[in-house]
Amino acid sequence: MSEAQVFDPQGFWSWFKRSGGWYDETLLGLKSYAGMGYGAVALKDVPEDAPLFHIPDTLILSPFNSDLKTKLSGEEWGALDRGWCRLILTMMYETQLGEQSRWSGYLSNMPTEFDTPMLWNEEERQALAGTDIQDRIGKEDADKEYETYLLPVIKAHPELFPPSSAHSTLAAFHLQGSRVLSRSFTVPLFRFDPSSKNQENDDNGDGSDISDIDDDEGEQVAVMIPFADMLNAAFERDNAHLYGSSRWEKGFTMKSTKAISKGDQIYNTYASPPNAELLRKYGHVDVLPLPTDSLDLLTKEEIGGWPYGNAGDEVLLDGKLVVEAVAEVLGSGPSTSAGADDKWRKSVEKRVDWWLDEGLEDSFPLSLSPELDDELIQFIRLLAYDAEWMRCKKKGKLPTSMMDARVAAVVLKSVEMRKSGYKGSIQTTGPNTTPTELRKTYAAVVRLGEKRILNAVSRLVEELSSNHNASKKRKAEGEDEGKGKGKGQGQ
Ligand SMILES: C[S@@+](CC[C@H](N)C(=O)[O-])C[C@H]1O[C@@H](n2cnc3c(N)ncnc32)[C@H](O)[C@@H]1O
Repeated sequence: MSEAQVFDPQGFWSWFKRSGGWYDETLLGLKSYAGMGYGAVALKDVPEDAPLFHIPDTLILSPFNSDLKTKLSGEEWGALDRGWCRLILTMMYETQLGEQSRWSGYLSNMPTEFDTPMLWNEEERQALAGTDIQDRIGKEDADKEYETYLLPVIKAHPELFPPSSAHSTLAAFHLQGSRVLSRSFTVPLFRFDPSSKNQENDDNGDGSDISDIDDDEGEQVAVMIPFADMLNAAFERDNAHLYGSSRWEKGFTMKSTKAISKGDQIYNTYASPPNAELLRKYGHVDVLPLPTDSLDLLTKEEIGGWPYGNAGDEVLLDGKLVVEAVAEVLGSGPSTSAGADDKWRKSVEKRVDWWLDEGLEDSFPLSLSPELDDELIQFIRLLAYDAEWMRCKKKGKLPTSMMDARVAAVVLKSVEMRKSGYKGSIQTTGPNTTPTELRKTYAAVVRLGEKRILNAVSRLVEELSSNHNASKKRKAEGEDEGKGKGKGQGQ
């Protein structure tokens, strides 16, 4: 993490307490961790299920709590009801208020620089070519959102957003957007807007006053929860969790989910995403010792003396790429006559529509696993076998998930096509050989994790396909023998 640290723990604590927040100062403190920014530390042994801190709803920074909406017309406020527009504009407004803002002690302690790819320059982004992040950075869409929805309101209200202010520029929009991306929590809307429904979900029904904020049904909304966003996360290291409470003072309580030893870091969970997603949202990657079962699936060359990474890594194979791989394997694609290709593509379109109508995804996760995603095999069979497609249409059933030579060829082709998008080979782009710059190293870690998976999947598919061939051969031989015996008995 190379976030500019403006964090002042004492200032933050006193603002938090003054504003109605509570924390157990005997149990936790905040300290700087190398490469992570600030994080929470256990000051003594913490038992499981101990309340660590509590944030009342009134302290949550959201469009519902700020009075910005009372200063805009209903029409203006309505036009901002998309994505994070309202939340970001609220953060700009509250930052502009400075000391006058109820959240001044929070906003002044937030990072001002991020390593999320949204803020990388073109050359830095080139290092992500071919990875899962490449098409998901969304910088152009974000720029457009600012210009189309925020800028007209900003320009119409110089009394709220002075033209000379640095807090309502495009750069400020990206800064607040990066804060939302890496620090917001998604909570049920009804907590702030009772008209939106679902009060009974606020009560667990089991007599407790705590519910899991992720469990609630109904519309969800992104908000900033001070202090809760001071916890770092790492793959499967979480030992605390944020719960919504309702019966006593309405708000959110961070509690330990297991015993934590004195001196250990207190981690929340970011849901253990793969490194590509971690980098896109949070601007860092997990570099932890890989478990033996992951390492067992890699060759010595792929490990390259660097047995680290993110055990939750994955590569998403896009359905469109799989279609092109099927076309190549069947010889049905653009290399055939235009007429034949058109006919084939129309049929494929119908098959993909049917798949999506069944509520299935057309993107397939590959991971370091001894098994291949069944849905990928079923999708390939749907495209590559007319008989499977006929059966699907007639019986409304999904194709089988049986590996065979054709399916294997399509997976191998998809992997090959996917790999061709990266710049550089696995040996030359491994983090052990890359320069010291942080962003380049992050990109190299993402590429390495993805390439390891793609290589392991190729080996797995070759093995599954040869097992399938061997069992087919054994079956055929068995049948031949059986036939021979049958004849003998009949004679
Ligand atoms: C919710 S904030 C946590 C508090 C933050 N460390 C701070 O100083 O304000 C999330 C940010 O913390 C950093 N972070 C969290 N976990 C990390 C980890 N395991 N390794 C490196 N940085 C991490 C990332 O910059 C991420 O965007």
